[in-house]
Amino acid sequence: MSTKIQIDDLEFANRPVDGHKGTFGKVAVIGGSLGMSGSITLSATAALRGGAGLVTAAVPQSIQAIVAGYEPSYMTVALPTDVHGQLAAVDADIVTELLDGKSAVAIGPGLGQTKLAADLVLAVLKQADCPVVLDADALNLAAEFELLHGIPRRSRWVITPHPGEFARLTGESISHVSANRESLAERFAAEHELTVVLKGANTVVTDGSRTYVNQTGNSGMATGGSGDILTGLTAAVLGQHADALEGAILAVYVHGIAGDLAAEALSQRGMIASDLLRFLSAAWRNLSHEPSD
Ligand SMILES: NC(=O)C1=CN([C@@H]2O[C@H](COP(=O)(O)OP(=O)(O)OC[C@H]3O[C@@H](n4cnc5c(N)ncnc54)[C@H](OP(=O)(O)O)[C@@H]3O)[C@@H](O)[C@H]2O)[C@@H](O)CC1
Ligand SMILES: Nc1ncnc2c1ncn2[C@@H]1O[C@H](COP(=O)(O)OP(=O)(O)O)[C@@H](O)[C@H]1O
Ligand SMILES: [Mg+2]
Repeated sequence: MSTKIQIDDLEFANRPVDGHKGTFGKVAVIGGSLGMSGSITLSATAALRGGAGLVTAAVPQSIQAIVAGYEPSYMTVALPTDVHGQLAAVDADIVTELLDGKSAVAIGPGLGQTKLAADLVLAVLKQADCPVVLDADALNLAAEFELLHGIPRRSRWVITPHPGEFARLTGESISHVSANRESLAERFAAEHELTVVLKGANTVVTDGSRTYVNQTGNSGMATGGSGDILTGLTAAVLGQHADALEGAILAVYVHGIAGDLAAEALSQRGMIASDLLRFLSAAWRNLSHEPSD
């Protein structure tokens, strides 16, 4: 039986007045592919809007210029590609350099599901000594290649599946997942010793012993890319916050507020994922303990 957490139970530190960009975390987001450059672009921008001091998007070389062209405030690193522009084998040295000094990393949006992508996910999981957010194709690959077993430091991992991805991870049907969201998320988190963010209306966040059910957000967020934004936002918060569960809860809560503010201004029908980026600033201001931040 898990303890239920309310948002008011959590305490979130204000940003130190003398903080510099190193104080607020160096975040890497890894993913993207030809045709899915948007996913990782949204994640990287969301990491910036989540307050990270420095953000680097590591993407296949074939889409680097597209990703870099969207937003000048983050950096980009090229991952090797084959002649077709698809992800090639990524040397351990590249992963080591990418993870060096990072306070959080997110991997998966738009990454694709090749064996070489699985090798990259595994290398990141093995090498990272910072919090890791696993989403989208990183989760699909984790399901296919059983990547969530046997690697230490899993308590610093946050997985952010939607019900389809969670069904792949658990081997259950989507309808069974949808009918048993809390209990299945709690069981998976406890078994794998990590934090699960099971997305959808009333997102469940749990480490297996403590569980939060989110009340913010709306079905206007059921639009491609909304989850990619949560991925980058969660990495940014984890890069500034010690506890995986509490950081994930804050990210989910604020993401939903941004969605509610976007819906209020633009309508649920009319809003799109990139609108969430613009409303994240107002969402942070909305947190009562950060009146002037
Ligand atoms: N701009 C870009 O570049 C974008 C790129 N993207 C990238 O695309 C890649 C594929 O990711 P994806 O999520 O689109 O496909 P996939 O994993 O097959 O999931 C679909 C399955 O899950 C189910 N399902 C989902 N939610 C559910 C719910 N709440 N409740 C219940 N069921 C739910 C859904 O159900 P159905 O629709 O069949 O009812 C279906 O069965 C990935 O790399 C991602 O990062 C996207 O991020 C978009 C923007
Ligand atoms: N009806 C809803 N109510 C609240 N939030 C929702 C609703 N539908 C989707 N969302 C949120 O939108 C995001 C969708 O994530 P995901 O399915 O991974 O999208 P994508 O992969 O296209 O970015 C999740 O954070 C989810 O909780
Ligand atoms: Mg997604």
